[in-house]
Amino acid sequence: MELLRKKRKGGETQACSDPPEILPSNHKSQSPLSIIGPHLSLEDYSRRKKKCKEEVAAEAAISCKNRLTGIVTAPPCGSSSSDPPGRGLKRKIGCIDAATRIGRKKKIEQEYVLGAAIGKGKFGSVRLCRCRASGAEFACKTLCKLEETVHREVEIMQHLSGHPGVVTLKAVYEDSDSFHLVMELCSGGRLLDQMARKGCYSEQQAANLLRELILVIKYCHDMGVVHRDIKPENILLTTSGKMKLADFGLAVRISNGQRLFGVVGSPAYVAPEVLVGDYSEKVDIWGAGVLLHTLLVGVLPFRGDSLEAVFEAIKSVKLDFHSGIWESVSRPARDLIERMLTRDVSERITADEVLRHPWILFYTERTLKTLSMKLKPRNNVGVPVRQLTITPGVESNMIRITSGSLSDDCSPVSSCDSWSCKSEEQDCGLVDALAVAISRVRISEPKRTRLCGPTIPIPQECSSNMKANNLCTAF
Ligand SMILES: Nc1ncnc2c1ncn2[C@@H]1O[C@H](COP(=O)(O)OP(=O)(O)OP(=O)(O)O)[C@@H](O)[C@H]1O
Repeated sequence: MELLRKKRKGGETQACSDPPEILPSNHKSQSPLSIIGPHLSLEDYSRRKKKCKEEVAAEAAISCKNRLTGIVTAPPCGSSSSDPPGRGLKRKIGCIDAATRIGRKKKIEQEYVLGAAIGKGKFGSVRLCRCRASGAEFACKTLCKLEETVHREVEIMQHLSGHPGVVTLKAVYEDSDSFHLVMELCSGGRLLDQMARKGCYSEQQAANLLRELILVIKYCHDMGVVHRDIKPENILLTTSGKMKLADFGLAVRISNGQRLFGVVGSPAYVAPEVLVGDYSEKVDIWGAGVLLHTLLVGVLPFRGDSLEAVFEAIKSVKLDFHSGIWESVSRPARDLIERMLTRDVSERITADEVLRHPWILFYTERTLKTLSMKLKPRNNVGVPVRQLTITPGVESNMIRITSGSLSDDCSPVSSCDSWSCKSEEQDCGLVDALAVAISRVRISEPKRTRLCGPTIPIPQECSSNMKANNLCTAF
C-alpha cells in the first residue's frame, strides 16, 4: 500500500518525452498490479519526472497555442518572462495569479488564525482557519513540499478556481516545509458522508447531483484538466447543499486529443482503460458513472475483496440492469449509467451528452422550469393544467409525468408506473422517445412519479467497507 500511496501523484502525460521508460512497452498484457509496479520503482522515476516536468511546462506553452478550439488553459508555469528559469517549485507556485499570491511573502499565521483539523488526506491535513482581517472562515490544506507534484495541485486549483462547482482557492502561503492552501470552506462535509447518512437518493436528487458534477467535469475538461479521482470523498458540500469538486492532487493538464499514461485513481472508481495505461478525459465520466450507480442502488458496481478482484471486475464484469434492485430504477436512469460505464471509450457518453440525456433533462430543475414555461402557451384554451394527462397507450411516446416529480419525497413505486412504455420492444429507442415525449408532456395532479431509489439504505459497506480494505484509496 505504501507503494501505491507513493504512486498516487505519479501520473504523467504524453507530453513527457520518456513515457516508454515509465510504462513498459508490454504493459497491456500485464495485470493491473504489475502495471502499477513499474511506476513504483521510483528513485529513477522521480529523477525522470523532474526532467519531464520541465519538458511538460515547455510543451504546455506550445500546446496552448496549438490547442484546438474549446480548450482553454492558463498560462503554463514559468511562462512569464520575468521569472527566472529553473527554480523548481517556487517558480512554479509563482504562476498562480495575484489573488492567490498575496500571502506568499507573509506567514499564514499573520493573516489567518489556524484552528481545528477538519479533514485528513494522505498528503496533508486540512484545518479550519479564520481570516484575521475579515473574520471569515476558510479551510487550510497544508501540503508537504516533499510531495513532488504539490505545485501541480496548486496550479490546477488556481487555474480552475472561480467556477461555482470547484472549491475556490483564496491564497497560498509557503514556509520551509509546506504550502498552505487557503480555500473556501465547505461546511456541508463530504458527499460520501451524506450518502452514508442519507441512505436513499431519489432519481430526482441523483439526477440533479449528477448534473452539477458533470457540469464541473465538463468545465475542467474545457479548461484542459482531467481530475482522475472522481469519487464521493472528493465531492464536498456547502451549507446550502451545493457540491464542490475538491482534491486536485491527481489532476493533470491535458491538451485536446492528448493521451494520458499514468495509472492513477481510486480502485473502485477507476476506468478500465486506466488499468491498461492509456486513457483520456473520459475517465472522469466513468468515475461519475460509478458514483451514479452507487447513488441509485447503494452499492458500487465493481466489487471484490482484493485489488485484483476489483480490477478484474472493472475490466470484465457485465452489469445486469434488468433484475433485482434495478427493477425499481427507471429505464432512462439505467440507460445513462450503462452509457457512462461503457468500456469502449469511443462509445462512452461524453459530458455534453450526459447533460442532454433525457433522464437528466427530465429531472433537473431547469428542464422542469422550461417545461412549465412551454406548457403555459399550450394551455391557452382554458383547461387547467392539472386536468391534462397522457393516457398510457394513446400517445405514441408515452410517458406519464406528474407534479409529484417536483418533490424530493421518496415513495418507492415501480419504475414502470412512472415511465410507462407501450411495450418492451420500445426499450431500445426509449431515450430518443423520451426526448420527444418530454416536449409533449402534460402535468397531471398528484399521482407521484417514482422519485425514490432503492428502499434499502445505502449500506456502509458500499463506501466504508471498501475504504476499510483501502480499495477507495487513491493510488
Ligand atoms: N475546502 C474544504 N472545506 C471543508 N473541508 C475540506 C475542504 N477541503 C478538504 N476538506 C476535508 O479534508 C479532507 C482531505 O482533503 P483532500 O481530499 O483535499 O486531501 P488529500 O490529502 O488530497 O486527500 P486524499 O487522501 O483523498 O487524496 C476532505 O476529505 C475533507 O473532509
